[in-house]
Amino acid sequence: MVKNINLPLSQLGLTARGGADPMIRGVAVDSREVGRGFLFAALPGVHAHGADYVQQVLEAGAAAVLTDQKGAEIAGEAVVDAGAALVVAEDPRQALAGAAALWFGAQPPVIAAVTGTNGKTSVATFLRQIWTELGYEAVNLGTTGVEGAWSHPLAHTTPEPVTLHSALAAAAEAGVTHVAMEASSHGLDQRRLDAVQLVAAGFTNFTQDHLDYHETFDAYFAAKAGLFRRVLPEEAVAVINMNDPRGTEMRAIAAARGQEILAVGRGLGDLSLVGVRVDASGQDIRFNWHDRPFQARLNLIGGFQAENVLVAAGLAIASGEDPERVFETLPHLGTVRGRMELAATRDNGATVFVDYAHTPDAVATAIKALRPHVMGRLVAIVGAGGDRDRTKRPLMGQAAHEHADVVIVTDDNPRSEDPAAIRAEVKGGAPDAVEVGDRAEAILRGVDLLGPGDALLICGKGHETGQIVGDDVLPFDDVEQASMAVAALDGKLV
Ligand SMILES: CC(=O)N[C@H]1[C@@H](OP(=O)(O)OP(=O)(O)OC[C@H]2O[C@@H](n3ccc(=O)[nH]c3=O)[C@H](O)[C@@H]2O)O[C@H](CO)[C@@H](O)[C@@H]1O[C@H](C)C(=O)N[C@@H](C)C(=O)N[C@H](CCC(=O)O)C(=O)O
Ligand SMILES: Nc1ncnc2c1ncn2[C@@H]1O[C@H](COP(=O)(O)OP(=O)(O)OP(=O)(O)O)[C@@H](O)[C@H]1O
Ligand SMILES: N[C@H](CCC[C@H](N)C(=O)O)C(=O)O
Ligand SMILES: [Mg+2]
Repeated sequence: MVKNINLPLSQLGLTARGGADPMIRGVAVDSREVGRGFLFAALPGVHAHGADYVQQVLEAGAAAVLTDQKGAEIAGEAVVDAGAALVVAEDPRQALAGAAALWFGAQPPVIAAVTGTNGKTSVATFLRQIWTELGYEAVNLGTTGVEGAWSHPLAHTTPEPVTLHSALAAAAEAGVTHVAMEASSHGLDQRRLDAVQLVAAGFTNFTQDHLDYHETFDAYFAAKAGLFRRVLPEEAVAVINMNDPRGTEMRAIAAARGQEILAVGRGLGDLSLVGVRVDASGQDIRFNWHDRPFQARLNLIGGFQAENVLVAAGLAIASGEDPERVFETLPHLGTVRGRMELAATRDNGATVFVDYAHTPDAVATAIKALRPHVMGRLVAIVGAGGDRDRTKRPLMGQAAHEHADVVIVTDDNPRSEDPAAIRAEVKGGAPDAVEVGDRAEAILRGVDLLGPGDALLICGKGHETGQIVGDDVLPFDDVEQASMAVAALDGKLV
């Protein structure tokens, strides 16, 4: 990533062996993006070590290489022989995070981050909407890219530091003052957001996902806890959902750092949800801010969205906003794309919802959340992604089997795996499920089953617009497919 102003290596917080201090013209983590005068961060990876690509970056004219001890063993000599500066750090990812922040310079003044297995995109989007309603230039940054007052696509929920700080600096330049960002467990584990200056951080919940990467629940929790243990400053505020069984532990971690705690929960905490009345288009909620009662209309489907809204409201308060003004914005919050989104309605009144449930807890939560809105049968379509946590697959099937009336198992981004094998694993938890590999046909079959008062919940892909098969991304949009299926079956043209 090139920038107009060049800086000496030392001003990026890095000290080279032998004291060399070259001018840096750009920073990159991928050898293919390195140009003349660049700092290349040669990081240890799952498949390779960045140091394996050092010859390439030296040929491209790299001025400095940041790496770990192993990288120095692989390529240190070549770097020094080529006259480039060699920086060896115990934790090169942390060093890179700091260097990227210094390189890009500006960050919007108010940034809050949210972690948790589920609900990060929802909370970040609600927080951005609250800030926007209060008159700020705000964005959310995560799975759905950067959205709001400034927009930009992203490939990762929490991008690596060069991409992240480039986006934060560009947003600041465009006048953005408030950022609500997602902190994924991969991002936290790999120190991707360590140099972001946070005023507040939130925790939604902790259930199973990503065990392919973290291997154990403890390691997965420790990665998430890093947001409070390491990234969030001591003088900042931690907003914790105390209804989650791990909320108490997360609060203790934040309290041990001296962070102010804002507890959120059903019937407990500083911001406490005390009553919910559900109807066809949303819900009315009653809640207490300390001892003062409030009421708000939420045009959102799903009890879990009420919890997410309160975490978002807590983060807005934690960022310095007046609680009453924050609560006044809640009726204006809109559905998060692909999260309990009403995609289509059949002529007989049956509804089709699209939701991004891709963990066992999310599948159960989403189906249970829809139940009070449905008079008849609830049909669920479920599938699991390839090249991701395999152990969650039968549990996702089981969650659908336990909570829905009819289950259809289909494909969801098989990636490099055999789709039939993934479906068989999901069916392991849902033995009565109908199996329809082709996702468009599964949606058509699901819609066809709907009688008056029934509903279909299409889980797993939410806002996604492609089906990843091998290395190809085939255009696919659940919302679009749902309305096409309804139109076809109800005899309308699309
Ligand atoms: C598991 C994981 O996080 N992997 C990330 C990691 O890749 P890796 O360690 O496997 O990299 P590698 O291929 O072994 O290469 C090692 C190093 O050599 C470099 N390299 C590699 C090839 C080359 O020609 N030249 C070169 O310099 C790479 O940039 C890398 O730094 O470092 C790469 C570069 O930063 C990332 O692109 C890659 O993310 C992959 C694509 C990924 O899919 N990550 C997902 C799982 C992820 O991060 N997801 C989270 C959570 C999603 C959620 O729940 O919301 C997210 O935040 O998106
Ligand atoms: N508070 C919650 N509790 C339980 N399940 C939730 C909660 N919030 C959202 N979900 C479920 O998780 C799905 C994904 O929600 P969202 O995109 O907000 O989560 P995320 O944490 O950003 O996911 P990702 O890890 O992919 O970034 C939703 O579609 C819903 O099914
Ligand atoms: N951020 C999540 C998204 C999963 C979405 C689902 N459609 C899938 O592909 O498994 C992940 O990378 O695990
Ligand atoms: Mg997300």
